Amino acid sequence: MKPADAITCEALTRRFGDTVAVDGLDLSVRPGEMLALLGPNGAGKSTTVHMLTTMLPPTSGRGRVMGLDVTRHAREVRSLIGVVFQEPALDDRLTAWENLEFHAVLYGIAGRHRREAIQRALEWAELQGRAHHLVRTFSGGMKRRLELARALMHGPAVLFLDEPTLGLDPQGRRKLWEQIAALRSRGVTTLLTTHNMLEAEQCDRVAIIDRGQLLVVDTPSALKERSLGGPTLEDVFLQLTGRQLRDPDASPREWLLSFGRRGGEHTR
Ligand SMILES: Nc1ncnc2c1ncn2[C@@H]1O[C@H](COP(=O)(O)OP(=O)(O)OP(=O)(O)O)[C@@H](O)[C@H]1O
Repeated sequence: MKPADAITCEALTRRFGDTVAVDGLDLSVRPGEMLALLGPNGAGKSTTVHMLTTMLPPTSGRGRVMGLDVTRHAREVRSLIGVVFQEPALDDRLTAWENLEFHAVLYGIAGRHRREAIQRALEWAELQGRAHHLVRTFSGGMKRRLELARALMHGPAVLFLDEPTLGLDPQGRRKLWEQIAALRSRGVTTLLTTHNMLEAEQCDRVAIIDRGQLLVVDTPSALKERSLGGPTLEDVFLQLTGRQLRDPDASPREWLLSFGRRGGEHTR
């Protein structure tokens, strides 16, 4: 491991019975870097994120965040990271303020600092006017902005975003993406998973994985220069991972529903 890396996977592996979801993954993310993890459905992206965020123990290999082993130093790692999972994790029955307050209490942000941190988060998410409204009444985009603001409240050095713009309309996606991209100026290291090639192209580097293994990692322009299958990042992605659907059991109806949930993005 290079000590300067903010995130490292060393032969990181996770099995579920006979399924090898992540298979000896070697990957590192440099401090301040924004790295996109791309891969077809079932490639092992979420499982990788779950291991690196201490939610799931690796079967073998090692994950580190800021040099700390995610299994042996789970508590310290949690204090250093912010996470937005694929599944929404806000409490719909609480207001935006209450959701943020709960997070502040969990992270030991006390007294005057707590109030300020909540106000800053609401401002950042552009939700000041909705502070005391129930989250249940929010649009998908508002919820995602609130989740991201919450993940940033305790000043994490490293951020994990699992398909952050999933299911958002183009307006919501653009707004959230502007905020994610702006995190670079704060020096936050970000690892994000996405199926959106335009988002991936705006990251410093792109790692493409399939069947739990790393296929390639490079800058978007270097990947496109390889002209694998065509000039776009999607061409490169399809050339490396194939055109076969990865959920063959899915009926056309399920596939359409999944397509809709993903905001109608053409990803394969
Ligand atoms: N809790 C689990 N139990 C059993 N198998 C699992 C579990 N979680 C993931 N898997 C399997 O591990 C593999 C990788 O899944 P994972 O969710 O990490 O993929 P992904 O790249 O995030 O996919 P998607 O793009 O669809 O979100 C898949 O074959 C999946 O079915």
